[in-house]
Amino acid sequence: MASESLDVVDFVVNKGHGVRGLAEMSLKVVPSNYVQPFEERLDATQVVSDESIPVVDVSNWDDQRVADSICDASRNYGFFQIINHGIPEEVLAEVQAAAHRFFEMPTEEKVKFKRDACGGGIAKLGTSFSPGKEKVMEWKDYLSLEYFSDETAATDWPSICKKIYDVLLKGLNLKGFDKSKELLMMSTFAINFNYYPSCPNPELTVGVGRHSDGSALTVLLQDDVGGLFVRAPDGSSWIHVPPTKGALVINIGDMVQLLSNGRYKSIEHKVVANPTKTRVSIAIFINPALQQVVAPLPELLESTGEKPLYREILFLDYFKYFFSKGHDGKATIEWAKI
Ligand SMILES: O=C(O)CCC(=O)C(=O)O
Ligand SMILES: [Fe+2]
Repeated sequence: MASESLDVVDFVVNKGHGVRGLAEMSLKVVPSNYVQPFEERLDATQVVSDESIPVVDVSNWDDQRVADSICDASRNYGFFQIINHGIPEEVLAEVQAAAHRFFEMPTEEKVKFKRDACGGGIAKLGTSFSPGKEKVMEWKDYLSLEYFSDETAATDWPSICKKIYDVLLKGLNLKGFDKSKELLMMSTFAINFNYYPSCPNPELTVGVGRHSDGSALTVLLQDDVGGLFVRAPDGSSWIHVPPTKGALVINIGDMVQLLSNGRYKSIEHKVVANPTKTRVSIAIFINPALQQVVAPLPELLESTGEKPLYREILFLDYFKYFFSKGHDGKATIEWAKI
C-alpha cells in the first residue's frame, strides 16, 4: 500500500504526468491515493432536483429585475449563471479548446510549466489542490495564470465584473462600484484552466473537494459535461449546476462575504469527475490586492448599526492560509470570524 502510494505521487506530481497520465493508463480502479472517505464522496441521494441556481439574463443591466435577481441569488445561493453577457460563444469555445490542447500535449512539453520548473513565469502547471498537504488527492490537473501586480490588473478588467460589483454594492444600499473599491475588490487575479480526465470510479473520488473560494468573486466557464455541485441553502443537500449554453457561472467568494458582513454568501461547492468524458472548466478568481486589508465595509456597518462579524485580515495572509491545507469546506472563512 505504502509503496503504491509513493509511486502514484511520484508519477503524477513529481514527474508531472498528472491525472491525465493516470487516465491514459486505462486503470480499472482509481489508486488508493484518490479514494475519499465516505463523507466526502457525493451521495446521490443528497442531490436535489427541485431547486436550481438562478440563470440571469443580463442583456439589460439597467433593468432593476436583473439587479434584484443577482442580489437575491448572492444572498441565498452564492451562485448564479449569466446569459447574454456579450462574450461571443466562439470565444468561449476557443478558450475551452485551448485548455484541451494544452493538457493533451505530451508530458515533456507540459512539465516546462510545472510550479518548480518555470521560475518567475506566470503560468504554473499543477495537479490536485495542495499535494503533500492534503490527505487524499483530487482528480484534477490545472494550469494557473497568476497576475499579482496590483497596479496593472485594475485597468484591464472586463466590464462585466464592474457591473456585478456595482449591483452588489447598491444591493447593500451603498454607493455603486468606483475606483476607490478597486484594490479591495478587483486587483490581483488568477485564471485557472481545470482539466478533469474521465475517471474509472467517480463515485469514490472528487475532482475538487468541498470548498468555498478564497477570492472576492469567481467567474467560471464550464463545458457541457457537468459535475459542479453547490451546497443547497438547507446546508446538507447539493444542487447540480447544469451546463447552460453560452452561460458564465458567477460565485461570491470569501472576500465579498467578509466585506458584506455575511450578507452575500460564499457557498461550498465541489466537482465530481465523469466516468466517460473529460471535463474542462476555466475559472477567473478576482481578488483584492495582496497587501490590502479586508474587513466588513465601514459604510455598511455605519448605515445599519450592526457589529462586524469578521476581523480585519491582510489578503496575503488569507491567501497563504487558504493554500496551507487541503480543501475543507467553509473552514477557511471561519478563521476570520470574530
Ligand atoms: O470546475 C469547476 O466547475 C469548479 C472549480 C472550482 O470550484 C475552483 O477551481 O475553485
Ligand atoms: Fe471553487
